[in-house]
Amino acid sequence: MSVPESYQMGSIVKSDEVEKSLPLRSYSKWSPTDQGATIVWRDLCVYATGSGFGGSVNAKNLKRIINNSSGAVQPGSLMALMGSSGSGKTTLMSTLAYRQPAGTVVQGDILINGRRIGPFMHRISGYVYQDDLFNGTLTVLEHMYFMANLKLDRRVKSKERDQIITDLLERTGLIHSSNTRIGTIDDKKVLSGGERKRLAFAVELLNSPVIIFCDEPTTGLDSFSAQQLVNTLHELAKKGTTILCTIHQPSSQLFSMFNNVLLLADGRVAFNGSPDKALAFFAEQGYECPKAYNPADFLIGVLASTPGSERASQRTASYLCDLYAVSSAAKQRETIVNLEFHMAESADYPFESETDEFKSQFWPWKFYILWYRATLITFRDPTIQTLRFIQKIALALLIGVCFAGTLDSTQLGVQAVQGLLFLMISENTYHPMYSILNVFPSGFPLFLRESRSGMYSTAQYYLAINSALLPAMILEPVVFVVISYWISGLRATAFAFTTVLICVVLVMNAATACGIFFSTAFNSVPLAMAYLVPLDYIFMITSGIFIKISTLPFVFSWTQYVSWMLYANEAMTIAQWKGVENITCFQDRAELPCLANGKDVLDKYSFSEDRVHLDIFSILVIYFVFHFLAYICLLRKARRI
Ligand SMILES: Nc1ncnc2c1ncn2[C@@H]1O[C@H](COP(=O)(O)OP(=O)(O)OP(=O)(O)O)[C@@H](O)[C@H]1O
Repeated sequence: MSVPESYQMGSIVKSDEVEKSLPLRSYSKWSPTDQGATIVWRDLCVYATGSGFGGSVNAKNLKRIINNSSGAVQPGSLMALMGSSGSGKTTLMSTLAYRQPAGTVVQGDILINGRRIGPFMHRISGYVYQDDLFNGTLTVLEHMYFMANLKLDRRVKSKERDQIITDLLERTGLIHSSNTRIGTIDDKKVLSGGERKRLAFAVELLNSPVIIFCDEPTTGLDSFSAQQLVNTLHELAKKGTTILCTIHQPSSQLFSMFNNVLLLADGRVAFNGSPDKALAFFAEQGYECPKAYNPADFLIGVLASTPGSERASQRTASYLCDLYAVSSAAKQRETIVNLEFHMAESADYPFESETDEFKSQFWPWKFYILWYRATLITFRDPTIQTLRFIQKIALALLIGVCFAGTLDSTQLGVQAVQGLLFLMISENTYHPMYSILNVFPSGFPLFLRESRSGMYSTAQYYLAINSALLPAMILEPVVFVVISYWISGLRATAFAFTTVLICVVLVMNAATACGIFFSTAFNSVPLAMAYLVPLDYIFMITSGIFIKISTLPFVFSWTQYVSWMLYANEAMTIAQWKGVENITCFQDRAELPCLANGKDVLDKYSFSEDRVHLDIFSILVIYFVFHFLAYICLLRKARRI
């Protein structure tokens, strides 16, 4: 990015200097990369709809969070957005960044160099969230690699990309931690809070944003790390980047590095301008900052509500906001705002810019990157893979040994075979279905953040996650069937073995798809469980082993069409009994009913022997229907604002 001369100045840029030295922007083209970004907003109101996720918006429930706010931030500004807790800092900043929180509606205008904000904001700006979200099993370098591949223009060559990553890791002091795992709170050898913050920051710098939004970047950092981080922001501002930063209780030294301040009280602007002017304005109104007092603490303290006298504090804050609205400082801001709006209205040029020319990575490449990341995470997390695999082998051995020698052509043998088939189906239904319930929701917050910032689509994410899970979803049931089938001594024909193998693999995948659907359809795992448990009971009861399907009560007869357990049971039973003759009856209990051959066995369960292909096809249909429904639910979640 070319840097205007006027931004390249001494170590600390005071706001007045910035504003006096700002060259007039060229109004003949829209190019924030060349000229820096001026953000202006006018009569901005943000309302909480009170409808939570996705409910209907009712005017009565609207709560105003940002109240008729106007302001301007110019290139080279390092602006501190301050106010007491709940004053609306995060809401204002995320709205200006085109990343407004879910459950809010926005009224008013926000312009970047005269262009109304839109999805292009994700290209030209970076947003460092208050809470960092990472995949803890990845290393710093891996995370940067994945992010670079998802965020950078596809014309950036791989060598160039690696150089960008190395430079950023060096600049943020993370180069020596490149191979350290990011970790989670429970891990021992992980990045520190400050390092995590710096990593989040490095990711946002990948595409050289012209505007950076930071939500409380110094919270949780020691004074040295906080100072380092603000130094970096300060350096970027000096080069012409527009920076907005919500900040809580900065030290005097830290505060002195900001050349601009926006004070909020109850969603209203109490001051927007240089820190010196803010102190002078407050002094004029009778609120003089005592000497040797931290000016940031003082400014926030005047606007904050004092316990015990909340109403009086609110009146004071409101009075100061009124006074600011008619002050000369506000008029100065208004001039910039009005000029920008005037130029935007009178300008008649297409918004063609380097941002619109940005070439995102190709669809298959993004899919590959997401698949690679998901596979790496899956393999690194032993709770998902290794333990499950060991457990599966142990169960297959146990089941095989228990049934060994019992599966002969007798009446008891029929019972044992049917029992074993049911065990094979249920073991590959319940465990995968319930264990997947947590896998998808645990990745939702990161997915929502990344997809809403335009890094990838829901379809790419959904397909990538499922493709990463697929090898295990095939290998696990195959190992299970191979061990349990041959040890127990089920029918030793290619047709019987292949049918059981295919059915068990499909059962596991259909059950997993069902689990994924429930986890995407509901907002919490307990809620998903609450609906899934009754359904799985219905599937179990109607699986064909406990009740003859033709005798099902009318109200439950539909379940036979959606139960993969029933389809699998039918196909596997046919494979074991089709063409079997001479099943021995009870020798000493002639009065007991006898299933004399395979046909009798199939009749007993209302199974017809030519339905194997139809059963397999039906499980496949169920698999795709659940995945389709799960995808639709995920899509709805991703689109909710
Ligand atoms: N989606 C929402 N629905 C309802 N209320 C909301 C919503 N988002 C924010 N609010 C409310 O709006 C007010 C401002 O919230 P915001 O997070 O912007 O404040 P803040 O100044 O950043 O606070 P803090 O410094 O504690 O992070 C709070 O009272 C908050 O409860």
